[in-house]
Amino acid sequence: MKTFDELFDELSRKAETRPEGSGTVAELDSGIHGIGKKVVEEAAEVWMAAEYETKDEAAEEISQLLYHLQVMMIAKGLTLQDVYRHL
Ligand SMILES: N=c1c2ncn([C@@H]3O[C@H](COP(=O)(O)OP(=O)(O)OP(=O)(O)O)[C@@H](O)[C@H]3O)c2ncn1[C@@H]1O[C@H](COP(=O)(O)O)[C@@H](O)[C@H]1O
Repeated sequence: MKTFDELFDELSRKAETRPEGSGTVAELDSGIHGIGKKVVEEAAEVWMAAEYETKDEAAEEISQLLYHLQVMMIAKGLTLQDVYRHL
């Protein structure tokens, strides 16, 4: 189990070191357009899971949306602080 901040640190390192086989690197390489499609797709899955599935399935979809949002932040050059200051 990891926190939001810990995942962001891990993904930032992957973006820098670009290890072989990383899904994050592949997603970053798809660009803002490709990442945006994943964000929208996962957001819809969160909605559907919350409407029709169990709490655990909804939680899993939410975790995936948070992951894709973090990839978008990294692609756009945003830090956690850049986002937190708007909360
Ligand atoms: N937390 C996640 C995570 N959440 C979601 N995803 C990606 O989002 C996809 C989920 O999308 P879908 O619901 O569409 O599922 P799917 O249809 O099976 O997947 P696709 O065919 O769309 O790839 C997964 O297949 C992963 O590619 C994640 N990929 C990676 N992580 C974590 O990110 C870290 C770095 O991962 P790598 O870059 O792969 O090393 C590790 O800690 C991972 O656990």
